[in-house]
Amino acid sequence: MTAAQADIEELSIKAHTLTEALPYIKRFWGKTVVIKYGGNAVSDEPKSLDTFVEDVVLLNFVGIRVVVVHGGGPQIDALLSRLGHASSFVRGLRVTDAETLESVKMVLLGQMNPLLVSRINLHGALGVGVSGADGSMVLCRAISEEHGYVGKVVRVDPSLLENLLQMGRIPVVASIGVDEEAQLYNVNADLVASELAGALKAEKLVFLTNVEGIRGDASDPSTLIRQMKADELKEMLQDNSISGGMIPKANSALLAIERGVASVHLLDGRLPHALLLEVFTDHGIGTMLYA
Ligand SMILES: Nc1ncnc2c1ncn2[C@@H]1O[C@H](COP(=O)(O)OP(=O)(O)O)[C@@H](O)[C@H]1O
Ligand SMILES: CC(=O)N[C@@H](CCC(=O)OP(=O)(O)O)C(=O)O
Repeated sequence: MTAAQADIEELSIKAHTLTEALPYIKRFWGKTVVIKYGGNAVSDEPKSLDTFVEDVVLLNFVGIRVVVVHGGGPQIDALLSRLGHASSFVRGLRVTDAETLESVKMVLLGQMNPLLVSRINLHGALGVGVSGADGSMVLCRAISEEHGYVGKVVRVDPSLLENLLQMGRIPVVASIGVDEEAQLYNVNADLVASELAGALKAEKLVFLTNVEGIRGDASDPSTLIRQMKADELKEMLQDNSISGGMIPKANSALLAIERGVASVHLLDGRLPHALLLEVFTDHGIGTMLYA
């Protein structure tokens, strides 16, 4: 084989791989995909953030309207422990007093949000960081007395996101909400993602976390469920097969399905190009939930 023939062979494999994405690009072109990037999806491997960002930018470049909602739970834990401030969770939600709320704002608005926006913008000025308080997008009230400043979503106004998407931008949303008296709230990022996915009439909602999907047995990775109906997940919640941080995630996934999102995906965001593998293949790599 000549050098030129070897080049052609190598390039044709690349071209073939690219064209394999074509049916998916056609199917999702102009549609909205909401991606929830959990604090646990940020692995110690620095390349993992970069490959996530590449996937997000690629989806945008091929004409998919992408919204990123991020969390930062482990990063909030780290700041609170540095400050010597104990933190506890009730039903998967952080009990948030005034001091904890300060740390939540510092991490979500001061650390996670600019980190993601600046990485996205290495590929062009696409990323725009906002929180649920911007444009009064996520209107809240206190969820319960024992949770303190934890927001329950009362209403979402997606018009700010619609405008940014219309401009071809990638909105990056921090999960802070606001009430009518200008009080800010700590809102679970899974919940913000599903409320926004519903309001934007998204085609897909993708949760990137640190587990490969929903397991039949929470402690056994070999029990990954590849596809499931919303009713099956409701049963799992009732029989306590879902615990910890997976409770708000499962409830948020069900909420998105109720609001008309066609499919919700849960997968391990630390794997290289997890997002593309899920969106651009039929079988995906995690759990797909549908009505
Ligand atoms: N049935 C289940 N299947 C998978 N994970 C589960 C299940 N029940 C509980 N979990 C736990 O939920 C965790 C994911 O929630 P969480 O850590 O809050 O993620 P994130 O920070 O991405 O929102 C997993 O790491 C796992 O330990
Ligand atoms: C009320 C509540 O629990 N809020 C979360 C907000 C961040 C979040 O949801 O982060 P992950 O997606 O990384 O878990 C918290 O304080 O940890």
